[in-house]
Amino acid sequence: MTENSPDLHRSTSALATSGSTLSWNAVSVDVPLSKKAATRDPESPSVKRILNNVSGYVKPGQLLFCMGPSGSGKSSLLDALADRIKLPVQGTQVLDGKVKTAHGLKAIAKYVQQTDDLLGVLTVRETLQTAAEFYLSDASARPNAVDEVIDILGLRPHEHTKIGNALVRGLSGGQIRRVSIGCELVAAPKLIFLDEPTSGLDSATAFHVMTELKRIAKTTGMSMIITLHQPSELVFEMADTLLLISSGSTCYFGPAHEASKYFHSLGFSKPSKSSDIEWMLELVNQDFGRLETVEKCIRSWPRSEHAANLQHEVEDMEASCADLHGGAGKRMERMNYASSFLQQTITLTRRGVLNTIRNPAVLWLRFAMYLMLSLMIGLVWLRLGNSASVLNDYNTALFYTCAFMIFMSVSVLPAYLEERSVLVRERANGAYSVGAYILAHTLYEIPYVFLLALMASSVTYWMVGLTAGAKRFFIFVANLFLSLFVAESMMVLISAVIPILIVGIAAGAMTFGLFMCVMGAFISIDRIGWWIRWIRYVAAHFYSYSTFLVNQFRDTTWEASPDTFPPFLEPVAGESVYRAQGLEERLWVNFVALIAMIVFYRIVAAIWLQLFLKGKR
Ligand SMILES: Nc1ncnc2c1ncn2[C@@H]1O[C@H](COP(=O)(O)OP(=O)(O)OP(=O)(O)O)[C@@H](O)[C@H]1O
Repeated sequence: MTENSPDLHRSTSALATSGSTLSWNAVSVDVPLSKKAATRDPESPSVKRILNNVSGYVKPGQLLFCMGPSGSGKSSLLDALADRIKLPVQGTQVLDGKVKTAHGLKAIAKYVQQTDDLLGVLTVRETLQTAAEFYLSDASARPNAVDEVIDILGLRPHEHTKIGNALVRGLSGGQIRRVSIGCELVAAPKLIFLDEPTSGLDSATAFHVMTELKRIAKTTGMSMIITLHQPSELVFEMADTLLLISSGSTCYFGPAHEASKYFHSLGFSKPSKSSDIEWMLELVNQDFGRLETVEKCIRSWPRSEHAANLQHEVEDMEASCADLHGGAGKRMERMNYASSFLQQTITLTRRGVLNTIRNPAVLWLRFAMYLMLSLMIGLVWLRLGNSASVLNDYNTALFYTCAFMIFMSVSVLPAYLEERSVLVRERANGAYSVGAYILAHTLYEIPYVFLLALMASSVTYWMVGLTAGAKRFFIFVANLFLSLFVAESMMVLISAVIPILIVGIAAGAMTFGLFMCVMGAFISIDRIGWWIRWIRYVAAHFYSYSTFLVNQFRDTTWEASPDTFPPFLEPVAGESVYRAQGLEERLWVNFVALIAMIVFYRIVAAIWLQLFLKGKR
């Protein structure tokens, strides 16, 4: 390997598996064109065909290279075969003698996407170990599988290095690419789709990674479908089969070593300075090549002997598939995960704790922000005293505490979005259920949100000098904890629905802003119009602020202060503060409402993730 020399040729491989056979016949995909384009030219077609009758197959132990110029449809084909495309896919696909179904495919196949969606604060080993826990039901097989993948991908010197992100220094782009490949290899799939696995790698590393993939395919029988842009000659020699496409149509499918002979037979000749693969890619380049050459390649293909052989093979595979025309694709299927729900929850919780503790953006930055805010509140509203003249100052301190502590929860969004992209990748590969993800997310957030609330409460409570008493302090902490937890839960929902940071922040800020308006501060609830007043019932702020006020003022009497403006000639009962604002003494109702909101936001987030986050493009 490039960076060390492990024993790569162990006789017993933890990745040992049998391979799968996947065949596809006349796969086509159409993209509906915009209504605008159709109105401009009513004669123009209403769809654009991005894949046109593409057929092929991959057998156990084979490397199929899917190649073509940029925009030719390589990724679309990979997505169509891997069930990751939102558009309808025409044609038939047979997997191991049965009609390919989504869950059937997920159970045996993995997909390495072009983007590296990994948690930056985890080390290489932790990342691969986590993947092994999701994918391998046999716990005793996991350490060997992880070690083998680390060696195969030349990651031994970096196994304890963090992946890295904007805030944490870590691996190079090429090393991260290898970890992404390793996350799926560790599952020992029978079939693996790799979308541009060598992008970002230098030529030597690309060669070694491909050599190892080739070796795995040969020794374990794993079938591999790989898209590549412009491989070197050495890498190209590793292909068993080549599928060359241009403008979504097949230009060649067959043994890779016969491809150049085929193009020679069409009357093209290779310039002496070009390698075979450079030459073929140039011939079929629909953007920078000669149009008539590309058209000739596409037109000649269906009439060729290779196309006839391919059709023959594909039809043979379909003939052995009993349910091909029986609508098997519409069968109701249950997704079977390799690990149990409990194992998924434990692994996700442990990973979430690590991510929370190590991620400066999640824990330390937020602790610093809440500490600063608490100190600010404490210093401004410092030790207000017992006079009736400061009742309103206590009120504003509690408004500020409630509104801004909740508001600052938007800062958790970047970390949630990083988790979301990892979730999409892992869910699309059948790693775990949404239920386990949301449950784990709830479990690992409880201690850190509680500590955040406890720290902020301690500083604020004693600096401002809120009404003394252990019970009151406990209620204050519990109320702040639940309020922050509702806000975090809302952020879980926002990050599930809105994957764009700035839009998510805007949505969170706008919602919190609206909730602050109707929470009952500064204006008595009764004076807010009925048509907008109801919003308070869905706003955590309303329940939270009521509890803060009731907790502070119930059963209290405030000293008269005849010399202030306005003067208070008599002692004042604390209850008058929240009663004047139309708020009631219903602490338990407030707590139950906040808990219900936490449950509601998380369940809706789970439903959304289940229905709409399937990793399809
Ligand atoms: N969902 C979609 N809607 C509209 N057009 C699409 C969609 N998906 C793919 N296309 C178009 O289909 C063509 C093929 O895209 P695809 O990403 O498959 O090409 P590619 O060969 O993988 O390109 P590259 O090597 O640059 O990644 C492109 O013209 C692309 O714009």
